[in-house]
Amino acid sequence: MTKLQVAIDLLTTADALALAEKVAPHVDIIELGTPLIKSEGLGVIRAVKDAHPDKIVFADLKTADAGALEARIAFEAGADLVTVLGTADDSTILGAVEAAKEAGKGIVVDLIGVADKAARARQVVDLGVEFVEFHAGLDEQAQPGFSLTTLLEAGTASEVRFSVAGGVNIHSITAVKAAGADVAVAGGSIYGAVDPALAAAALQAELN
Ligand SMILES: O=C(CO)[C@H](O)[C@H](O)COP(=O)(O)O
Repeated sequence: MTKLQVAIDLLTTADALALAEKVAPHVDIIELGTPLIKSEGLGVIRAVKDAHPDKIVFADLKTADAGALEARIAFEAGADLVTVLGTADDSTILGAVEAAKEAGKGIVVDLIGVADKAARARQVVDLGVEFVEFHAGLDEQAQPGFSLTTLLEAGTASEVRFSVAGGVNIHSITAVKAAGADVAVAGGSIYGAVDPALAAAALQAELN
């Protein structure tokens, strides 16, 4: 079954906790977005994990260097999954994987900016990561003519465990499921909705 991950790209711990409270019954994974962690620090990870100990808490660090160190401090703060960039050196990913093994947790590689995503996905899975995120970032989504289709095709072709992020919404979520994604990531379509709980519930219903 495809899991649902909410990406919280808000800027304060209070707003993140309020959103998490509303949507937690409808999601499997709660992601603390990169801008949120940069704005509030690692304390936001602890706050959300303490409030939702039953949920998988995903710290979107997008680590580019010092993989072991950055992963370790996020795990110590309560994260269950931490992201490292697919453009990082293999040694950075391996360091983060080592830290994850020590903590009994996992690393997700974010393929944002990677040209041949399917090939890199297979490489990093061999390095021991939990799964791979086929991701079109917010800036890429804003380009004219952006479509999720290429991302989904690459995910399917990779034949690894993967998530999809790139403006996933109620119109695209069935295609994400059909592509075989293990996780559908939705940020703006949940936190930007008038009723985030309703939006998350509608996405969840499409995945069941
Ligand atoms: O990591 C991110 C941006 O770099 C976002 O969290 C991710 O793209 C999901 O949000 P959205 O559904 O709004 O695209």
